[in-house]
Amino acid sequence: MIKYVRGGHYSHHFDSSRENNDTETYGNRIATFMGIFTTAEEGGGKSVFGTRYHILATIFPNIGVTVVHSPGDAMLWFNLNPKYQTHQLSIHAGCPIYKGTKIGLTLWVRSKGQELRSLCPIETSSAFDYFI
Ligand SMILES: O=C(O)CCC(=O)C(=O)O
Ligand SMILES: [Fe+2]
Repeated sequence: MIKYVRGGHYSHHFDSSRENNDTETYGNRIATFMGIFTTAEEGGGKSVFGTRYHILATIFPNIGVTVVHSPGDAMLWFNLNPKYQTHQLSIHAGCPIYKGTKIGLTLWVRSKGQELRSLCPIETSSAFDYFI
Protein backbone atom coordinates (compact mmCIF):
# COMPACT_ATOMS: atom_id res chain seq x y z
CA MET A 1 0.00 0.00 0.00
CA ILE A 2 1.24 3.47 -0.71
CA LYS A 3 -0.26 6.67 0.62
CA TYR A 4 0.74 10.18 -0.25
CA VAL A 5 -0.46 13.39 1.41
CA ARG A 6 0.51 16.98 0.63
CA GLY A 7 4.11 17.07 -0.57
CA GLY A 8 4.17 13.29 -1.03
CA HIS A 9 5.70 11.96 -4.21
CA TYR A 10 7.89 9.15 -5.50
CA SER A 11 10.98 10.43 -7.33
CA HIS A 12 12.12 8.91 -10.59
CA HIS A 13 13.22 5.31 -10.15
CA PHE A 14 13.33 1.83 -11.62
CA ASP A 15 11.35 -0.90 -9.89
CA SER A 16 13.93 -3.55 -10.78
CA SER A 17 16.76 -4.00 -8.32
CA ARG A 18 20.40 -5.04 -8.19
CA GLU A 19 20.99 -8.72 -7.65
CA ASN A 20 20.31 -9.83 -4.10
CA ASN A 21 18.86 -12.85 -2.26
CA ASP A 22 15.34 -12.10 -3.50
CA THR A 23 16.33 -11.79 -7.16
CA GLU A 24 18.31 -15.03 -6.82
CA THR A 25 15.28 -16.90 -5.45
CA TYR A 26 12.32 -15.24 -7.16
CA GLY A 27 13.84 -13.34 -10.05
CA ASN A 28 13.78 -9.61 -10.57
CA ARG A 29 10.67 -7.42 -10.77
CA ILE A 30 9.68 -8.14 -14.35
CA ALA A 31 6.45 -6.14 -14.08
CA THR A 32 4.62 -3.76 -11.77
CA PHE A 33 0.88 -3.71 -11.15
CA MET A 34 -0.49 -0.59 -9.54
CA GLY A 35 -4.11 -0.04 -8.50
CA ILE A 36 -5.47 3.37 -7.50
CA PHE A 37 -7.99 3.61 -4.65
CA THR A 38 -8.18 7.36 -4.18
CA THR A 39 -6.68 10.21 -6.10
CA ALA A 40 -5.65 13.50 -4.55
CA GLU A 41 -7.73 16.58 -5.19
CA GLU A 42 -4.77 18.37 -6.65
CA GLY A 43 -1.44 17.09 -7.77
CA GLY A 44 1.29 18.27 -9.99
CA GLY A 45 4.36 17.91 -12.03
CA LYS A 46 6.63 20.11 -14.03
CA SER A 47 6.78 20.26 -17.78
CA VAL A 48 10.14 20.20 -19.52
CA PHE A 49 9.90 24.01 -19.68
CA GLY A 50 9.57 24.21 -15.90
CA THR A 51 5.95 25.34 -15.90
CA ARG A 52 3.82 23.66 -13.30
CA TYR A 53 0.74 21.85 -14.49
CA HIS A 54 -1.81 20.16 -12.31
CA ILE A 55 -2.01 16.47 -12.82
CA LEU A 56 -2.57 13.43 -10.65
CA ALA A 57 -0.23 11.16 -12.40
CA THR A 58 2.44 8.55 -12.69
CA ILE A 59 4.88 9.64 -15.37
CA PHE A 60 7.22 7.64 -17.62
CA PRO A 61 9.54 10.35 -18.97
CA ASN A 62 11.65 8.14 -21.24
CA ILE A 63 8.59 7.13 -23.26
CA GLY A 64 6.73 10.41 -22.85
CA VAL A 65 3.76 8.84 -21.08
CA THR A 66 1.74 10.54 -18.34
CA VAL A 67 -0.93 8.36 -16.74
CA VAL A 68 -3.54 10.50 -15.02
CA HIS A 69 -5.45 8.42 -12.47
CA SER A 70 -9.02 8.03 -11.42
CA PRO A 71 -10.13 5.85 -8.49
CA GLY A 72 -10.46 2.24 -9.64
CA ASP A 73 -7.79 2.52 -12.33
CA ALA A 74 -5.05 -0.06 -12.64
CA MET A 75 -1.76 0.00 -14.50
CA LEU A 76 0.65 -2.73 -15.49
CA TRP A 77 4.08 -2.09 -16.92
CA PHE A 78 7.25 -4.05 -17.61
CA ASN A 79 10.56 -3.23 -15.95
CA LEU A 80 13.02 -5.62 -17.61
CA ASN A 81 14.35 -5.95 -21.13
CA PRO A 82 14.40 -9.30 -22.96
CA LYS A 83 17.70 -10.12 -21.22
CA TYR A 84 16.02 -9.61 -17.85
CA GLN A 85 18.05 -6.47 -17.21
CA THR A 86 16.62 -3.11 -16.12
CA HIS A 87 14.79 -1.57 -19.06
CA GLN A 88 15.89 2.05 -19.35
CA LEU A 89 12.48 3.04 -20.71
CA SER A 90 10.73 1.86 -17.54
CA ILE A 91 11.92 4.73 -15.33
CA HIS A 92 8.91 6.40 -13.69
CA ALA A 93 7.77 8.69 -10.88
CA GLY A 94 4.67 9.51 -8.83
CA CYS A 95 3.98 13.25 -9.15
CA PRO A 96 3.76 15.35 -5.98
CA ILE A 97 0.46 15.83 -4.21
CA TYR A 98 -0.66 19.36 -3.42
CA LYS A 99 -4.04 18.66 -1.88
CA GLY A 100 -5.88 15.56 -0.64
CA THR A 101 -4.65 11.99 -0.42
CA LYS A 102 -3.55 9.48 -3.01
CA ILE A 103 -3.78 5.83 -1.99
CA GLY A 104 -2.69 2.97 -4.16
CA LEU A 105 -1.48 -0.59 -4.12
CA THR A 106 1.72 -1.67 -5.83
CA LEU A 107 2.44 -5.31 -6.58
CA TRP A 108 5.67 -6.48 -8.14
CA VAL A 109 5.64 -9.54 -10.35
CA ARG A 110 8.84 -11.56 -10.12
CA SER A 111 10.32 -13.09 -13.25
CA LYS A 112 10.90 -16.64 -12.04
CA GLY A 113 8.00 -19.03 -12.64
CA GLN A 114 6.16 -16.78 -15.07
CA GLU A 115 4.61 -18.33 -18.19
CA LEU A 116 6.27 -15.63 -20.24
CA ARG A 117 9.58 -17.16 -19.38
CA SER A 118 8.95 -20.47 -21.10
CA LEU A 119 6.08 -19.96 -23.55
CA CYS A 120 7.00 -16.76 -25.32
CA PRO A 121 10.26 -16.31 -27.19
CA ILE A 122 10.98 -13.00 -25.55
CA GLU A 123 14.76 -13.45 -25.78
CA THR A 124 14.53 -13.06 -29.55
CA SER A 125 11.47 -10.85 -29.78
CA SER A 126 11.27 -7.10 -29.91
CA ALA A 127 7.55 -7.27 -29.21
CA PHE A 128 8.36 -7.15 -25.50
CA ASP A 129 9.55 -3.58 -25.94
CA TYR A 130 6.15 -2.57 -27.21
CA PHE A 131 4.47 -3.23 -23.87
CA ILE A 132 6.33 -0.86 -21.63
O1 LIG B 1 2.70 6.46 -6.95
C1 LIG B 1 3.00 6.31 -8.12
O2 LIG B 1 2.39 6.89 -9.01
C2 LIG B 1 4.16 5.41 -8.47
C3 LIG B 1 4.45 4.37 -7.42
C4 LIG B 1 5.64 3.54 -7.77
O3 LIG B 1 6.36 3.82 -8.67
C5 LIG B 1 5.96 2.33 -7.00
O4 LIG B 1 5.24 2.00 -6.03
O5 LIG B 1 6.93 1.64 -7.34
FE1 LIG C 1 7.86 2.36 -9.02
